Order: sequence, then C-alpha cells, then structure tokens
Amino acid sequence: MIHTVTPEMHQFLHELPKCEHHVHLEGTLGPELLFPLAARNNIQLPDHFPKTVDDLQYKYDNFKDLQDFLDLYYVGMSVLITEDDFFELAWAYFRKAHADGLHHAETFFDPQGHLERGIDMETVVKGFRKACDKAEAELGITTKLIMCLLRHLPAQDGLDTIALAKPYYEQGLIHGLGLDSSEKPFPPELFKECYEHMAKHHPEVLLTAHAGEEGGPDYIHNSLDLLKVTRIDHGVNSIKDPQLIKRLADNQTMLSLCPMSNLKLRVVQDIAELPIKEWIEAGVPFSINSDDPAYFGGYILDNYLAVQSKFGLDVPTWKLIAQNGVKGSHISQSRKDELLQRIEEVCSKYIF
Ligand code: HPA
Ligand SMILES: [Zn+2]
Repeated sequence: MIHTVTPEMHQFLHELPKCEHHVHLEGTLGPELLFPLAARNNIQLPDHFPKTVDDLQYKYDNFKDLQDFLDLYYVGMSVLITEDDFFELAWAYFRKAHADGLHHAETFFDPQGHLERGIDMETVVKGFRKACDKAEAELGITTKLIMCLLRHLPAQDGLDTIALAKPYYEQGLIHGLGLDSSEKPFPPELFKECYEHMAKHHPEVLLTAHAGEEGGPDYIHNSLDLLKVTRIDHGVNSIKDPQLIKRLADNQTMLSLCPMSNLKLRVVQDIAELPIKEWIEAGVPFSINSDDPAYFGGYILDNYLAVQSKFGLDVPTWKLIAQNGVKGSHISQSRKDELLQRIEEVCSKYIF
C-alpha cells in the first residue's frame, strides 16, 4: 500500500530536526563528481567500469546484492587522491544534507580503501576534517567521524590501521570505530582484538558495527557480546529473534536503519517489509539514514519520505523517531537538549 505524502507532511519531515548516524562519505560520491575527479587526477578507470553518467546510473539502479555494490564502490573511490578531493566530497554531502534539515552527522569513512592505493591517512583525515569543521562553523551541523575497518581484510590490517589513526583519535579528530564491507563471509568475531584494543586505549570512542544487513541475528548478538558495540548499523535481521528484540529494547541500543539502501541491495523487496512498526511497538530505538546516498538514489530526507510513503506514520511517531535519533547520538547532553527542544517546537506546529 502507498500512503500519499501530503505537502504538509513533506514540509514537516523537511523541518523535523534530523540526525544521521549511517552515511559513508565515500558513498556520497556520485557520477557528477566521480568523472571530473577521474579526469583531474588522471585516473584510468578499469575497462569494465561504465563510461558515461547514464551507464553508471544504470548500474546504480540494478545492484544484485551488497557485494555487487561494493565492487563498484571501491573502484569509485579510487578517483579520490588529494586532501582537496576528500574535502570537496564531504563538503558537498554536508551542504545537501543541511538542505534536507540535518542537524547532526556521524559519518563513516574507509581509510583502508585509500591506504592500499598509496594515499596516506593524513590526506584522508585532513580533507574530511576540514569539511566537518566548515559544516560546524557555517551550517551549524555537529559532526563526528567514524573510522570503519573493512571486514574483507585481515584483522591485523585493522590493527595496523588503528595504529596509523592513533594521533587523530588522541586529538579528538576521529570519534568512532565501525566495521563495514562484505558481511556474511566475515563475522564480527574476527575483529574482537581490534575492538578490544580500541576500548582499552581509547575508551571514549564510540564503537559500532554493521550487522544484520545480510548476516543473521547471531551477527548482532556477537557484535554486542564480543565487540561491545553500543550501536548496530542496519540491524534489519534483528526481527528474526524475539530475544534479541527484547535485548535491544531493554538496553536501548539504537539501530541505524537505511531504507533505500536495503531496497537497492535487495535486503528487502519493498520498504514496507522493514520491521519499523514492530520495532516501535517493542521499544527498539532506530534512526533513518542514507548509507551511500549517491549510489542508492536518495539523501536523508528522501529516506524519511520513502518510509512515510510506505508506513503513513503520524506526527507523534515521527517525533519519537527524531527524539531517539538525538538520544542515540554521540553528542553532549546540552546539544541533545538543544535538538530535543527544536523537535518539540517543530512538532507543536504540525498537529494535523
Ligand atoms: O551498506 C553497507 N554495508 C557494508 N559495507 C558498506 N560500505 C559502504 N556501505 C556499506
Ligand atoms: Zn553502511
């Protein structure tokens, strides 16, 4: 069933203060920047890579699964070379998301995808940080950077990457550790040592991991038990385990849901299949996110609208979702209070 999103509802969702917890900065690289960067940096894209914006868009519209997307994603990011490239990419994202009504962003990046091409950590972090600082100063968005480890690489590579990033964690320039890439063949337990190292040496750092996008509820349990994460990225498959649902609700562990991504990567056949109503009923907090917006056809507001068109939620329910997004954010209590106050103000204007 399709619910019509009225102009008032559209306006409300636009104005509703939003927090994003699941967006890969490299996943904001669309054809409009990818091809010019390839030309500017003299990057020869592989023969099998689409040659035109239309051909690339066709690929984006027809992913078979997560791996099919990742194969394109890693080639795409190979056009990023200079600090300015990383800055430009992230700054374009912050501007788009700001126009969507974003107030706080916790953004992922994949340094191993750059290190293995000979780009150093400093170039990547400096470029992304510059964009974060500008977004804070000029757009009023609070930002966090979460370094993800690629799970298709060995844990030792992850430990080496953590060592390279140490100065940036110590200076408070990177704030979290995540785990992404091909999920099913690489379960969370492989990375226990990386997370233990982080918890021991940088206890203030946010720990999160992709789990339950392709993997089952055991991937979520093991991320909580072994990696000691406080958030789960995706978590769609949590619904298959009632004990896990209770655990997530009891501990108020937030899931970062990515509806358009789940549709494009065929985690679900229809956004209406997502267990949104079940999570709300059980008291499981979740936020709504764009994941890789350039690849999946929509930024944060598009994802809110996609959910609305399938679920027809009311203002109090959206208020709860927005509040849970704030509560699950890695920000000070005073910033939380400020955002919660703004949510109150917007919601009080929209009693339909
Ligand atoms: O959705 C995702 N899943 C796993 N790895 C990723 N890397 C970018 N996006 C994703
Ligand atoms: Zn992701």
